Amino acid sequence: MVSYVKIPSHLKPSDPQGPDLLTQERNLASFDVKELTLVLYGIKDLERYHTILKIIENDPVFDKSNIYFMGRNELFEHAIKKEKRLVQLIRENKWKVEELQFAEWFLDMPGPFGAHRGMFIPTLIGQGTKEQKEKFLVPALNYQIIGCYAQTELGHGSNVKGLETTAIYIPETDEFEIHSPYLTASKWWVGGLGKTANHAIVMAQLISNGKNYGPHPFVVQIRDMKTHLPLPSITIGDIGPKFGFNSTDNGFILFEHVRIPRFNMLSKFSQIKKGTGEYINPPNQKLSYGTMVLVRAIIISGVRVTLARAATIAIRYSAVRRQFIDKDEPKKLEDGSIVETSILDYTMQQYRLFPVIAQSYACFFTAKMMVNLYTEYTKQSSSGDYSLLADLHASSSGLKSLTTTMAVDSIEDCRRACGGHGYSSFSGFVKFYQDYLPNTTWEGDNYILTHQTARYLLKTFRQVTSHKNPEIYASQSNKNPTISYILQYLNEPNQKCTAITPSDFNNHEIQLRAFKHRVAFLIANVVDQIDNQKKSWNSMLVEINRISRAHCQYLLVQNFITALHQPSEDESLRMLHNSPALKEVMTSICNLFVLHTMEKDIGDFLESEYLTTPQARLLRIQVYNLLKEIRPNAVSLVDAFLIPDSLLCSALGRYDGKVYETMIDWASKEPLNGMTLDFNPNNDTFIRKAKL
Ligand SMILES: CC(C)(COP(=O)(O)OP(=O)(O)OC[C@H]1O[C@@H](n2cnc3c(N)ncnc32)[C@H](O)[C@@H]1OP(=O)(O)O)[C@@H](O)C(=O)NCCC(=O)NCCSC(=O)CCCC(=O)O
Ligand SMILES: Cc1cc2nc3c(=O)[nH]c(=O)nc-3n(C[C@H](O)[C@H](O)[C@H](O)COP(=O)(O)OP(=O)(O)OC[C@H]3O[C@@H](n4cnc5c(N)ncnc54)[C@H](O)[C@@H]3O)c2cc1C
Repeated sequence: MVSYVKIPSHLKPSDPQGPDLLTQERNLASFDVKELTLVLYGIKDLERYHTILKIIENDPVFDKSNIYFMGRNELFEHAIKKEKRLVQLIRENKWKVEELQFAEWFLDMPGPFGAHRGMFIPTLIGQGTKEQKEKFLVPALNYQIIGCYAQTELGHGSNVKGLETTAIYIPETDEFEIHSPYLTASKWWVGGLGKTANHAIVMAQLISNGKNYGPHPFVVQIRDMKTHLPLPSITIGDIGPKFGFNSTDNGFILFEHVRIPRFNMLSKFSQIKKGTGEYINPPNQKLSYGTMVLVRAIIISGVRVTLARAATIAIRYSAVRRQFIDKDEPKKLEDGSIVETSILDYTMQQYRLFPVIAQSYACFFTAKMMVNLYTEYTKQSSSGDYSLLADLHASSSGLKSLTTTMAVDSIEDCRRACGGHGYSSFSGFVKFYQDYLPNTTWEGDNYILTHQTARYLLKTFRQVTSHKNPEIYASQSNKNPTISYILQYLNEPNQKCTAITPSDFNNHEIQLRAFKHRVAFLIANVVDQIDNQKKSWNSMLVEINRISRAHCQYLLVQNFITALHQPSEDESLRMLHNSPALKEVMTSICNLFVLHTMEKDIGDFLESEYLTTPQARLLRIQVYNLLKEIRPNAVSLVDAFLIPDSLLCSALGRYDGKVYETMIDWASKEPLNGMTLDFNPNNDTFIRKAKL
């Protein structure tokens, strides 16, 4: 890239230790960073990581050096080129899902084929019959057709049952007629639809013989395969500029009595019979929502790397950045000279940033649990057993809500912790934040999703308490955490915390009891208000959100503690258990996650009377103790995430700590620096290319 500004060559480094600061930090680590990286990735995935990264970093199409200077059209064009090159690489290298996941992560750009891979293909796999897979899935996997997932409408997104697009069965021709009766029925927000896709999965109200059977998925060809123009009676467009995600063509589409064959209704679960239009019920009414459950589980798995990325930038920058001389504990160099304090040494900075590291590790263990639960569900459902669906739906909804909210809050906390430079695109936070943000809204708005989790919790509570002998559920409590804490609460509703010193709060049994007691107490309270005091659902929505949050925080805590203690067949966990140094640092991180989470919601724990006010004070002291304990390992803990510089795309978070050199180098490439501004008060203002 061209530099428009020549940087003077006389400049000496103002901080002689500058570049070595991160090396000094790395020397403080109490554990082997490579060992922890291996725990996080596993041997096979780490090999894949390096293979794929090399390919991506060496390919000029994926070069990101110009990314912060691109406008919408340029971004979109760049994204299309990347997508096409990615498809070539998939073909050349025969990449499978495992490799593709790394490639997409390193590419770091929401692209027009994202929904094809992320929604269209999974829906065909999950909801198509064998014949439908042959017809649509095979060409989709070969990128001969490009699809999108058109569910949300201008007027309805969350309320899926309220969608207005209709699919009416026409027995005479054995077709469906897809129609948008109102403006508000226009599909809207659909990724890849605006310019790219030639097929769509359209969620529409299935109507046969005058009866509405609710939203079902239909495959509709939307553009001509040769001209790429919209097919007759179909209107398509891009929805315009957005908060972020501008490299993707989110689109709208309207249908005017468009006919498709009956074959195109995805019919693995429910069907319409030829001629009679008879509806064959699915084994479970909610199976047509299956894609959302899968994608929510995938989103939860992605949170850990999002948090890791934010923490990496902020922690490395905080180690390099110095402000003020600490009057009480001035920082002395070996030669006795006094230097400004690294901002990472300020306790407030630690309090803001170390919990983000801890959240990322916590999400790592819960992502493993989510994958296991989803795999178990897939296994059982393939033989017709859908009993795990309610559990899976409840935990995937609540955890998607909690963890993505946590992620966006933490990206912003990390950005602000970088001061003024955090506001520059060169920080690596701006585009990252903009592109991540929709995760709190899509696949279910984060507030609405908590209703789903809460419904399940209330139902389970009522089931257990209404039984004459609640202990009948004891045999299920090993497998079902909700039943387990409800039973514990019913047996001992007045449990008290036994901590008498700050370090007592490191006791995992005390921690678990605190979270179990709090959530069961909150659920009991909501059940009482709805069932006995006859409060309406709407009047309880704040409490509804609170119980989902409390339940999912408990899941994060429980999964972290279990991972540290319970013997496991899992390769990563075995490596963790076999290394005392790793176990020690992970225990500190787990304690920080648990106690910081408690401290933030201390009101709930006091209200449930598990804690007393003096104990709340002890807990806070223990949080401060943990910050001190973690401080020497902070940089190494983020190094272990192994987020490559090419992905961070950050002047502040680089591995080598050359923050200031990169800031001015990138600024010199700002195209505005290549323009001159001529201002004549009697005329217009002109901008033209500078004569360099
Ligand atoms: C909010 C709800 C869950 C409400 O559903 P509802 O049927 O009206 O609700 P209800 O009466 O409260 O529940 C009825 C019942 O259905 C269950 N249920 C609801 N959803 C599911 C599911 N996915 N799996 C399994 N079960 C589900 C509920 O738990 C209820 O069960 P219950 O009656 O209590 O036994 C739903 O409509 C919904 O999921 N809305 C969010 C819409 C959404 O996620 N859209 C995604 C569009 S695609 C997208 O955003 C792409 C992003 C791009 C990308 O990822 O790349
Ligand atoms: C970048 C991006 C990409 C997307 N890609 C796709 C795509 O590819 N395909 C697709 O189909 N969709 C897509 N979507 C749409 C997305 O799934 C929806 O926007 C999302 O499901 C939220 O629905 P909504 O917009 O209708 O929000 P609304 O439901 O209108 O929510 C607005 C507010 O009202 C509140 N609210 C609504 N109902 C209730 C209630 N009953 N109780 C309490 N509060 C309530 C919500 O909490 C929220 O705060 C995308 C969205 C974005 C931003």
